[in-house]
Amino acid sequence: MTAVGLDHLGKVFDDGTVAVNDLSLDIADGELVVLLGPSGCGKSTVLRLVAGLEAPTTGHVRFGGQIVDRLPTRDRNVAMVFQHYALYPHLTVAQNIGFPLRSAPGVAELVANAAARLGLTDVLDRRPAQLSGGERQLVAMARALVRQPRVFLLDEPLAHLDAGLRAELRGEVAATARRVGVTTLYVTHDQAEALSVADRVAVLRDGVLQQVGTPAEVYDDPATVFVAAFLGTPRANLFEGAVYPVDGRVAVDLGSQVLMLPAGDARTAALLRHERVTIGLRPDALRATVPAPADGASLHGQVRHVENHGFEGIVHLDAGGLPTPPAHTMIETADPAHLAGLLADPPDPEPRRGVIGRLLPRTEPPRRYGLYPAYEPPADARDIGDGDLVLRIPAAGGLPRPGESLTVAVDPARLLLFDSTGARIR
Ligand SMILES: Nc1ncnc2c1ncn2[C@@H]1O[C@H](COP(=O)(O)OP(=O)(O)OP(=O)(O)O)[C@@H](O)[C@H]1O
Repeated sequence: MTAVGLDHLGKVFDDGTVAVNDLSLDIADGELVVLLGPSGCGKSTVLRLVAGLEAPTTGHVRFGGQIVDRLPTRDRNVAMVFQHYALYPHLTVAQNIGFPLRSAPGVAELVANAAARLGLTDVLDRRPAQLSGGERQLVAMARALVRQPRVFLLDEPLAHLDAGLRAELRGEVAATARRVGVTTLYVTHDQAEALSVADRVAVLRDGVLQQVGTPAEVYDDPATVFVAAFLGTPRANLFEGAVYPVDGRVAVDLGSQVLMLPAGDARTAALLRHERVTIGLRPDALRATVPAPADGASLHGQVRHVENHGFEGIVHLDAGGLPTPPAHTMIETADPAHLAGLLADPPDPEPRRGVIGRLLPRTEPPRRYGLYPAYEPPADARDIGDGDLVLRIPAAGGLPRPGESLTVAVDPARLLLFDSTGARIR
């Protein structure tokens, strides 16, 4: 078994595509790390670099402290399982699992062990056509593990299965990798799958590592607005806001209502260096409450609609918030010159003009704050996102009805604030 190190790893393809950008990550011996990110963020390329199927443009891959950049794939002793595994249709399950071992001594026992680990003992004599999709995927895993690889690489192993089976198998896949104790890199674009199987999750975007941490760390303590937005269902509520001091406390102004942070909030000084922030509130950081909490950390709104999930309702509230445009979460660093250029000559004039305008640092004299919107909401804000405040309410206490007014207590400790570059303000 082997710890895997990625040192400033970079991959630029011949056509100039930067697939992986200065990625450093240490995966401990026996650890299961999930690479998570949207399509095209470079997850598969990282796996191929670890497997030796691609050569890095910059940086190194280490196995157990040794640089393996020049080691061919066959000598790395890695096992890979892809979404589209290919089993031999004319061979039995046992023969498929034992195939990589050819006629090595003790094949039968190794096959029996691998099959037992994955619960395939009863189907060893069947052919692939006689198996369910999930069982076929487990056979592909057993075949990969039978050689006792140093490193196990899984690329969207469950992506082709239906949702129910996927949820069932992800537990099994993670349990197997742990039982075998093999260092595993697991690629997925499904955040729920990532949170449920990983020891640690590494969130990638455009080839750049955004954050790496335990599922609880990346969910509760996101480093960037991208990580906050990418993890969690329902998605985190993201709003535009302005910040200013009121009697030594910080007011976070959503344009139509104000959230007051508690006196002595550790973020006060850092927040007052910013004018505009993105506010992130996870649906589970909100609680419908009567009456309003005395400390002022609450929002009000009118119920727009309720998704009844039986045990709980997902409640959409019109709280007058200004949704963060998707473009905001896509701009890594607001470069004033670049933005000013775009503003002068926008590729698609509306709604980009409004979005870009609000990202530009302001140079004119101080504007009025208070219950005025601290910035001009673009006329088409509703078209960019619906701006609803979404929260979960347990069904046991009765669900509200559309049109009802609701007061929502905000847990200030779970109020996530991001600057205009998308970085977290702590
Ligand atoms: N051989 C190649 N030549 C040029 N560009 C490539 C090549 N392989 C991948 N890319 C590009 O590199 C980027 C990262 O691709 P990669 O397949 O690693 O992403 P991914 O996160 O695994 O995406 P998906 O989830 O869609 O598979 C993409 O922009 C892709 O188009």
